[in-house]
Amino acid sequence: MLPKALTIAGSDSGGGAGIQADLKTFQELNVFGMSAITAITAQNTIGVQGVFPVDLKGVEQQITSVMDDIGTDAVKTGMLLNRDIIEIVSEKADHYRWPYLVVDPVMISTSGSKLLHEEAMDALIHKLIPKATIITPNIPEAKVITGMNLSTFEDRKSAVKELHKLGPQAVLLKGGHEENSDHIVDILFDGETFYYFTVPKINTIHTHGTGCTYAAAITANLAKGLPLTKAIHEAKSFIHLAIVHGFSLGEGPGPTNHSAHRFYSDSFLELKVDTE
Ligand SMILES: Nc1ncnc2c1ncn2[C@@H]1O[C@H](COP(=O)(O)OP(=O)(O)O)[C@@H](O)[C@H]1O
Ligand SMILES: Cc1ncc(COP(=O)(O)O)c(N)n1
Repeated sequence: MLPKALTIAGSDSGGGAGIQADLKTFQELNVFGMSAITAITAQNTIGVQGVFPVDLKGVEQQITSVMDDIGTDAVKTGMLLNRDIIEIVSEKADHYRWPYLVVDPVMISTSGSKLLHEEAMDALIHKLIPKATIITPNIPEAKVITGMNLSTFEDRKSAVKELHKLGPQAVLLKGGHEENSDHIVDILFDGETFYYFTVPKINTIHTHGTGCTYAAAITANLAKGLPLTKAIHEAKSFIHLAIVHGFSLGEGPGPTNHSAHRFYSDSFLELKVDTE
């Protein structure tokens, strides 16, 4: 039977991020994708022109409808917008005991728009993050959650440990916002071991939706039953190829290419996984 995954996130009309990126990724990875939309964004490569929240009952009912009939092997969260939505998702996580919960703590779009209200931060940190199999913050998100300065590699490792203390089983700190290096390192910590996923930095502006796509690929791989480090390793290969072959669409940063992985063998990307 086809593995199933549910994404709870915002809709991106431009098709590069959010629900659209998640469903495209699930489909590419042979996982049956389902969705609960938290907000409709009017968005393109230039920016977010409007955010239209779905009412709470609507968010809740989408999750219930999917779960009570179809069920899922894994869940991913993206843009959750406000405290009430986070609380509902947290209650549903308790109720349905999802086997895997990937929390991408989306806060601000690449174009600078707020996708999470400030008043929701406390619920994100104390009600949702502790229930996650893995959280996937980028550097700015990790700074906001920990209040730490993340200039050096050692700072980042300390922040990852602090994030792990909040209760998730694992933390993946993405390095895409690293500015002073020709390499990008994503740091994974599972409470015992650090793993480093290092790639050469791709010189491109077309990175709209990278975080969503990466977390969706991890979710799809977990739904298939891959162990966590393998799920991330394969997702990293998927996102890397998607960025290398990103699209120049519209006037701003274009989306990644979800189909790029089809044209390479799995061994295309040699990833260094150092443990300590
Ligand atoms: N220019 C780039 N070259 C190579 N990998 C990148 C680049 N930008 C982002 N990535 C990778 O894409 C994924 C998403 O990272 P990041 O940009 O940090 O997250 P977000 O999209 O949430 O801001 C990470 O695996 C990161 O390492
Ligand atoms: C609906 C939605 N969800 C998430 C993002 C973040 O993606 P990015 O950081 O690439 O702008 C987004 N722009 N829109």
